[in-house]
Amino acid sequence: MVDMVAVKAERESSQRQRQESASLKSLVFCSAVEIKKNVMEVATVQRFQYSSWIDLRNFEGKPRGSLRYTLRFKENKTLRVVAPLALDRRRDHRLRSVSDQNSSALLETGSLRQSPFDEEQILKRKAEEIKPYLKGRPIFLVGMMGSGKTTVGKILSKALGYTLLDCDTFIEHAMNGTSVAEIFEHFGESVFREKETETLKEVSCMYRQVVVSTGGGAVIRPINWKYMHKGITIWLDVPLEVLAHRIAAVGTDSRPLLHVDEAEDIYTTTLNRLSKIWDVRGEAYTNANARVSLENTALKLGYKSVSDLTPTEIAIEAFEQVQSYLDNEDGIARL
Ligand SMILES: Nc1ncnc2c1ncn2[C@@H]1O[C@H](COP(=O)(O)OP(=O)(O)OP(=O)(O)O)[C@@H](O)[C@H]1O
Ligand SMILES: O=C(O)C1=C[C@@H](O)[C@@H](O)[C@H](O)C1
Repeated sequence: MVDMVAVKAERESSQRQRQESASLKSLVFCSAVEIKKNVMEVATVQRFQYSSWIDLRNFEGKPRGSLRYTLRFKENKTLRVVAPLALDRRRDHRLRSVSDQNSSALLETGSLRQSPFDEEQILKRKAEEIKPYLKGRPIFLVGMMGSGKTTVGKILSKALGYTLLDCDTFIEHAMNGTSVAEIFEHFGESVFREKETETLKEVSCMYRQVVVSTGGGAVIRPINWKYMHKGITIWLDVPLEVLAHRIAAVGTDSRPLLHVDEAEDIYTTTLNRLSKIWDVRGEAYTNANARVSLENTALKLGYKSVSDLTPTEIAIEAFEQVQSYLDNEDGIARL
C-alpha cells in the first residue's frame, strides 16, 4: 500500500517536471521569436532611417527634389510615414552629407532640395526670429524688372504676417486706374518717376508692417533711398539672362521700358535692353541693406542652376541676409 502511494507520488512528480520543462521550453521559444521579431523591426527601422532620401525627380508628376521621410512603427506594427523633421539649414547640410553616402542617385542628380514642408517650417522660424528686431519697419524689395520682387514679396509678407504693397499698383490706383504702360505712354517717364517718389515717401512715413515690392527703377533717384532707408531694403540680385528668360516667357506688354515688337527675337532684345538699363543703375542697387544673390544662394545649396531655386528658398535666403544685417546694425539689442 505504502509502495503504491510512493509510486503514484513519483509518477505525479515526474509528470509535473515534464510539464514544467515543456512550458519553460515554450517560454524560451516565444522569447526567441519575440527577440528575433524585435531585431527585425529595429533593422527595418534603421534601413529606412539611414537611406531615407527619396529623390522626387524619379516620381512623375511630383515636384522636383528630394523628400526626407522618418519611418516609425505604430502600435499595430505597420509602417507609417510621419511628418518630415523641421531642420535647421546648417544641420540639414550635415544630414545631407551623411545620407548622400547612401544615395548614389542623389549624388548623380546633385539635388539638395528640402521638402516643401521643411522649406515652410524654416521660413516660418526665420520670420519669427527676425520679426522682433524689425520693429514693424517696412521692408522694401528692390531689383531689376522680373527679379521676383512681387513673387518673393508675397512669401515674405505672409511669413511675417505683414501686408504686401506693390508700388506700381499703388501708382496705378493714385492715377485712377491708369496702367504703368499708359502713364509712360500718355504722360512720359518723368511723371511716373514723380509719382513713384511720392508713393515711396507716403509708404515709408505712413505704413508699418508692410513688404513693399518697388518698381525696378525706384533705385535711380537718391531721394527714394532717403525714404526706403526708413525701413529695411533687400536687393534681389538675379543674372540678366535669367531675367530675360522670365520676361520673355510672360511677354513685355506691361513693361514699357522693355516693350518688344512681335517681329523681334524677344529673348535677345530683352537681354540687350536689360544690359543697357543695368549699366545705368546696377551700382544703385548696392545701396540696399541686404543682398540676395541668386548665384550665391544656388551655390550654397549645391544647385547646378539658379533656375533650380524655388521662390521659398529665395525668401529664406532673404531672411538670412536681413538677419546678418540686423546683427551688425543692432548687435546689442540682439544679445
Ligand atoms: N524664383 C523664380 N523662379 C522662376 N520664376 C520666377 C521666380 N520668381 C519670379 N518668377 C517669375 O518671373 C516673373 C517676374 O516675377 P515678379 O513679377 O515677381 O518680378 P518683379 O520683380 O515684381 O517684376 P517687375 O518689377 O517687372 O514688376 C513672373 O512671371 C514670375 O512668375
Ligand atoms: O525698371 C523700371 O524702370 C520699371 C519697372 C517697372 O516695375 C515699372 O515701375 C516701370 O515699368 C519702370
